[in-house]
Amino acid sequence: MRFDDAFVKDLQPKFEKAFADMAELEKGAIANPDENRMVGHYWLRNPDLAPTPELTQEIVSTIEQIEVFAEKIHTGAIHPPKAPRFTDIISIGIGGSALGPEFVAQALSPDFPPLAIHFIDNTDPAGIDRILAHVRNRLASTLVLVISKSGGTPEPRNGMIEVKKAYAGQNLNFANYAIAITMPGSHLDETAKSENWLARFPMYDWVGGRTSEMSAVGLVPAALQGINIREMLEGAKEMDDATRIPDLKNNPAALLALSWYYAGNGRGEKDMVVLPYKDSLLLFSRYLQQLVMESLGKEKDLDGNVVHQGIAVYGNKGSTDQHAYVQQLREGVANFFVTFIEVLEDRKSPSPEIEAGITSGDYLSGFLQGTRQALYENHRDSITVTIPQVNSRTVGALIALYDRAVGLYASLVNINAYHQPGVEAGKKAAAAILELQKRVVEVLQSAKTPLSLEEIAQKSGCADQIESIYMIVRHLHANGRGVVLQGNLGQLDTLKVVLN
Ligand SMILES: O=P(O)(O)OC[C@H]1O[C@H](O)[C@H](O)[C@@H](O)[C@@H]1O
Repeated sequence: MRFDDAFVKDLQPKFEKAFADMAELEKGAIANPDENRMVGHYWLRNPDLAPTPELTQEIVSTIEQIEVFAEKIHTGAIHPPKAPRFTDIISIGIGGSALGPEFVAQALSPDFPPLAIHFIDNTDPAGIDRILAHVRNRLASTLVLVISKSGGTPEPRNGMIEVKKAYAGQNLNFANYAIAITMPGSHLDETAKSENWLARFPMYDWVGGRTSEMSAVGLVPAALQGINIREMLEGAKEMDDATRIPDLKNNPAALLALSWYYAGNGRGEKDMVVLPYKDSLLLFSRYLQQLVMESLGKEKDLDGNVVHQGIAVYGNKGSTDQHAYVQQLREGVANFFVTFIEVLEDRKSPSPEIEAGITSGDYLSGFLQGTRQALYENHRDSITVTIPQVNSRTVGALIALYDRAVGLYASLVNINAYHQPGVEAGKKAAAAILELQKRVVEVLQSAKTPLSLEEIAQKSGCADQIESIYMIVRHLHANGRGVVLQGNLGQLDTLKVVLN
């Protein structure tokens, strides 16, 4: 990054404020004012920091419960009714309740884990089928994690209902296989309690979904896969200690935030391309996409001014991406900066030579350096984050590094990083479409003759929603839901709709 000392000096006062904001946040201030919530993900890896002894105790005992539970599952002390051991996990969740567990599974799951994990992170029927098909013959030994902080998100609710039906289809009592991870008192929690599910683990209102990997959300699936959660927490704690220092030049998270500010003029003018040169870190960019974009992508600042902040994040892995879009990075529109994630250790065992004195790991390392240099020569800046190897401790540390960098950057640009008001609009609009669908079906049920889209719109009292109605009937038609479309699909005014 090409910033100079003058730039660093200019930003110093903003950093003084960011460090002070962060200290308040860690002490339990209402750092998420809109939702009137504390922001406590740092306490999860250092429970002594929590603002009350009760919270400290709750965090400590949850981690212990998770370990004891995972141990009992591994030894078979807790086993399915008709099998000696659980063999698989279906983890159902979305957003912050999926991305951390998915990233960590890919990064850290052993080659032969005690339980194999499968994720349902959408309401895509074909996606759900795919997972259910994989485990069909082992459903009687498959645990189901239903993860939802709010306990009311439609996608995991739908996944749970479909998976529950699959269990019923094999005459298995879902409750004997199901575990809920959610806020106490949520709809999901009440369901799990009343149906007497196998276990329930708490998620807290003071942990945001996108920073929940070190809560039960991430720790339960990780522990079940045999991942060392104590080391992950320890790595995060060590990074928290290193990034708590109110000294810009010696604080790696502050240096990241400074670089982001420099690259995008504090207005997100450049996108963050995340390129880990290690297959197991492939999902880090997707994980960071939510962490960074949901935290920083805000219309208004803390004083209510319209600012349209954010930083776009994308990327997969190197050197693979060099054969896809690095051409544009090197020569095309210069609207990005790259973050290279370098891993020093190639593999656990010695590497064979590909050519005299050269291994495939040497190539990977050479490609990272080469690409970095080629970009720099063309005035494309980059950051390099280096870890010695991919393990529980370094993955915990990476997560913590970015948690803190996002928090500090949010202070620099004066926004609330801990709410997501923009997400609601899409959810409300989707709910309205489902209501409209019900009305459209009622209209068609009472119709004597085929109706045009315009007639349906009028009869359902939504004259201005012809396009939505078109999309609804087309979807029902494509899925054998009793709706027949007569006429030309490409010419809306010729279409007649009837129920058969
Ligand atoms: O864990 P849940 O309450 O089901 O939420 C899952 C996700 O959905 C929401 O729409 C939020 O934007 C995310 O921040 C959250 O992680």
